[in-house]
Amino acid sequence: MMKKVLIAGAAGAMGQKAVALVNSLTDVELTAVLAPHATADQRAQLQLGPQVKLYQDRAQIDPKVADIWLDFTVPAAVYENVRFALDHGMAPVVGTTGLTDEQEAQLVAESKEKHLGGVIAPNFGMSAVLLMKFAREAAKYFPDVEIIEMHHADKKDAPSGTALSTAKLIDQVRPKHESSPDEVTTLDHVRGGDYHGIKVHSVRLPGYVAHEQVLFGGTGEALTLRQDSFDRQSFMSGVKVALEKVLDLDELVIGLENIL
Ligand SMILES: NC(=O)C1=CN([C@@H]2O[C@H](COP(=O)(O)OP(=O)(O)OC[C@H]3O[C@@H](n4cnc5c(N)ncnc54)[C@H](OP(=O)(O)O)[C@@H]3O)[C@@H](O)[C@H]2O)C=CC1
Ligand SMILES: O=C(O)C1=N[C@H](C(=O)O)C[C@H](O)C1
Repeated sequence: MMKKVLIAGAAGAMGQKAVALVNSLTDVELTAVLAPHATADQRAQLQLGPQVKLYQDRAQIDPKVADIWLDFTVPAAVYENVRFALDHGMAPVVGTTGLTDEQEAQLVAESKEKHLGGVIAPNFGMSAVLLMKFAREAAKYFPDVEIIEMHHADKKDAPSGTALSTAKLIDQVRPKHESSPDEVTTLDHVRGGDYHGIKVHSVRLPGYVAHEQVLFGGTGEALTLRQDSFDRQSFMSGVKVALEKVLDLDELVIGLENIL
């Protein structure tokens, strides 16, 4: 069966890669895009064939236009987008970051009610999926840990969804741990953000794409895990897997590793 896909955020950096991916697949057809500021004369530039419906406003979308809603938008839009998809029978594949735990839980509950599959993945890249897995394993033995994520200067959210997921995975397993109670800082926020005692540092610089380091320290030793996405193409194999599998799922699954 030919799967019909709508891409939300099709004019963005990830959306453009996703359009190229879907255009290259034989069992998936790009039938629509949601791109708030794209105009008809940008169709060629956005690689949209004549059959692709271009929506600027979610409310105008014909729910029958697609089976799958692929979302690479912005944190402020993603929750309502995914609810719209679920409410209208489209299976969401979500790369957009910024959903809260409560929002994710609500979306999972709604997907179960509707027996509709979906995938939410903070990172579709294999190096990041493996880094998170290895970090969770290492944290059992190294409770002292800090995370540094480095991204391009246009990134809208901080910390990255990947860094937050990494912190949550570490927090699930790391032994009880006391941080230095009498630390003095002389510069605001110099110790970074804090997720249940795990420090998270966000770097934003031109030239970078998406990178993460997890630093573990022990007595007289250290372990550093690092992954680098040098090109957004690194996310596309994971997106392809999600597009292949999502219509066989009957609830929203969080994390690419759970469908591999
Ligand atoms: N899971 C993963 O593997 C990855 C996830 N990401 C995440 O994907 C998201 C997008 O990243 P990126 O492509 O770099 O960001 P961009 O800013 O390049 O693109 C976001 C796009 O979303 C559009 N947009 C804004 N509001 C809406 C809305 N209400 N409905 C539909 N579209 C909207 C914007 O349109 P306009 O500019 O016209 O307003 C823009 O084209 C981020 O959350 C990022 O963290 C990124 C890389 C990998
Ligand atoms: O905005 C990005 O670029 C990325 N966002 C995701 C995140 O927030 O973790 C995934 C990857 O890091 C790239």
